[in-house]
Amino acid sequence: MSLINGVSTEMTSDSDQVIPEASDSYVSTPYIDAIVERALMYLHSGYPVHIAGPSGTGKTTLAFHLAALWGQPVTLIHGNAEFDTSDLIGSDNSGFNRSKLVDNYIHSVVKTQEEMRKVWVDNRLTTACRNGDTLLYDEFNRSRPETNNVLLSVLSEGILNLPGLRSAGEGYLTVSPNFRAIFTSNPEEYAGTHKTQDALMDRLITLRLDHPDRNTELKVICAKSGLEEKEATYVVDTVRELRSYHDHQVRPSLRAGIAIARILHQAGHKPRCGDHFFHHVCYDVLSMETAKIQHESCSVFNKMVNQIIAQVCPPLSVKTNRSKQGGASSTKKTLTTQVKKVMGDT
Ligand SMILES: Nc1ncnc2c1ncn2[C@@H]1O[C@H](COP(=O)(O)OP(=O)(O)OP(=O)(O)O)[C@@H](O)[C@H]1O
Repeated sequence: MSLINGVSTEMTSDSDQVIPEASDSYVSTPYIDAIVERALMYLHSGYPVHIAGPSGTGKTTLAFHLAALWGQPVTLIHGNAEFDTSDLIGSDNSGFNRSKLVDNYIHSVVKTQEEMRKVWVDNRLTTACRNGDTLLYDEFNRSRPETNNVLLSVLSEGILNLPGLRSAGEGYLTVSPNFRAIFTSNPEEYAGTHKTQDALMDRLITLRLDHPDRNTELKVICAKSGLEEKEATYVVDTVRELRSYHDHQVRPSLRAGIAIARILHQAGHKPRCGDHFFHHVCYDVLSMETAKIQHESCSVFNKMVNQIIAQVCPPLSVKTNRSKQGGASSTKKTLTTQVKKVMGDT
């Protein structure tokens, strides 16, 4: 048993199949349940589902969860620019059949006949279509469109077109009625991806996944990091605030929030304004292109992170300062000093 994206999976004797099971670490919230309910309805109606969205929004995790709920064995394919059609359907280049006949019926005569034949070996898509598995094609737009063309007839006519070479008379395979497909892709990604043909997109029902709502983000970060909910709230709000600043640029994902919370939990630190370690973890994990821009020998990005932390997180030892010196003004003063101290170090 192993975990893929928070979903337990078990390899079957056919090593190309996995049986996913719903995992305890999978977080369900009303936001996620609503998407799952719709996606399952589309699968029940016989349609392939496509989960599209920016990086780190939980597409793969959701795809595995759906596959687990669907309950059929899963054939997993990761999109790859190097793939050609044979990587999906199979080829006759993978196996050979060698036979040798030695005829020594007349003891003084030996007749030897050797024959070598290529043997067709099915690849994952063919196996999934035949067995009625759930095909989980992760980041399918990393494969070239011409490679994915073979899916067009599978998804609309229920026929997999195979070269006649496969074995006598088997040029076409009728797709099992139990076959279902779940695709994921990141349409915003331009590195290493390909534009998908309209004909394929037209056959898929696309669910667009954006960064989740605050409640979902909080629950996932708590579940994945071990940080208690109150502390995780500060991390979530820091990440979400930064995300809103960079509405049309690179935005920190759910994955970034999990990383910050997990590191803090491991290191025994809390998300506090003025905590040197916390500020630096945020610079490192949330770092983006603007981090390179400097103003007065200080990174503009780091300054922005400091401002957000000062708005969102409580200052270090705020209780002690309050009780010793009393009043909000002294707290504000301490906070400003702490932020300046940290910013001075950057
Ligand atoms: N419902 C959930 N329950 C628990 N963890 C989740 C859930 N949704 C997302 N996560 C976690 O969030 C992180 C990002 O999720 P995931 O890898 O599925 O995103 P993605 O959109 O597929 O990212 P990418 O496009 O970069 O591959 C992972 O650590 C995953 O375990």
